[in-house]
Amino acid sequence: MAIIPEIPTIDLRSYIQPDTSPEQKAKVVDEVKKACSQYGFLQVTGHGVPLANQREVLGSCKSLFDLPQDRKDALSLKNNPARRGYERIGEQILDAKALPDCKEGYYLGREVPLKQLGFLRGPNQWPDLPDEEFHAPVSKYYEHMLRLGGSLLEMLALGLGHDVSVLEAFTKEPVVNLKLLHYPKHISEDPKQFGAGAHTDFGAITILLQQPGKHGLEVYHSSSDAWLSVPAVEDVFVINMGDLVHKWTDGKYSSTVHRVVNASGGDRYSVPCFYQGDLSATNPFKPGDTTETVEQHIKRKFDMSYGLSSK
Ligand SMILES: O=C(O)CCC(=O)C(=O)O
Ligand SMILES: [Fe+2]
Repeated sequence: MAIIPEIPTIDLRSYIQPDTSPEQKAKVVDEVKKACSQYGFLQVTGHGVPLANQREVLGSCKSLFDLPQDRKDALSLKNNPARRGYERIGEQILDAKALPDCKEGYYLGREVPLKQLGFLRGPNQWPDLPDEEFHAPVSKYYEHMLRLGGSLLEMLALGLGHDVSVLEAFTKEPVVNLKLLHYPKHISEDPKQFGAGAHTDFGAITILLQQPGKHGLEVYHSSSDAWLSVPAVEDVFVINMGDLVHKWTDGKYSSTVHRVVNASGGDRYSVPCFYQGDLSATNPFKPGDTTETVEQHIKRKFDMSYGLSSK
């Protein structure tokens, strides 16, 4: 009988905590390296993000998406040059061969003043919700993502045989975006309807928080030609490589195709964090490779999926 492969689960504690030996750290780096090259995906525990904050942020998703449609539309990302804000159900098409995604979303990133406005840089469009229900927990969570993203990038660099200093330019002023997501109950019988159509992520790495028990994420495993379900387990983050890392490592760490079919029988919330990196940086793993900046790469991919002009 064929063995169904599984996305590996790795305990990061020994890498993240200061009081562990170089050997223990190297072991984690090696496990991460293997998962990245075999699957482009991994699940992690021992990440240091407090469970209470994860729960709060999933609560913030509910508060936001429960708002009346006109209040959500007032925050539309289409009116925001930094592409922060709200995306309606059906507004994003992640897989051009499928129907528009059955999800609504909301992007936020580092708060940048209007006078420094640029692609993916600018002020957020905060919803009018009590601070403790939205702004405070989401901002705290954002800081945890910055830290965890930084540690994961270090592990990738070390696994590729580099010193962590190669990441200096890439992590200098990184664009890191959170996306709060809501998948309504899946009712369509059309096989072309997904919560999120099959796609790869645009940036460097993605850190995904799934609402516990609300399964739906599927990862394409090419060597067995199968979709692997990644369960939504409390306190376990799913990490995946994006197109930038794929390109920069010549596919050694693959940006693997994945999709969402909301299998929960009800609403499902999730929060991916897209670590895109410093927009002016080029390949940190090959200093001579200056073919495309992070900004050129992300803009092309992002605008394409929303049918926006990429000038
Ligand atoms: O909601 C999920 O579980 C995954 C979402 C995703 O893949 C994405 O937004 O890129
Ligand atoms: Fe994705």
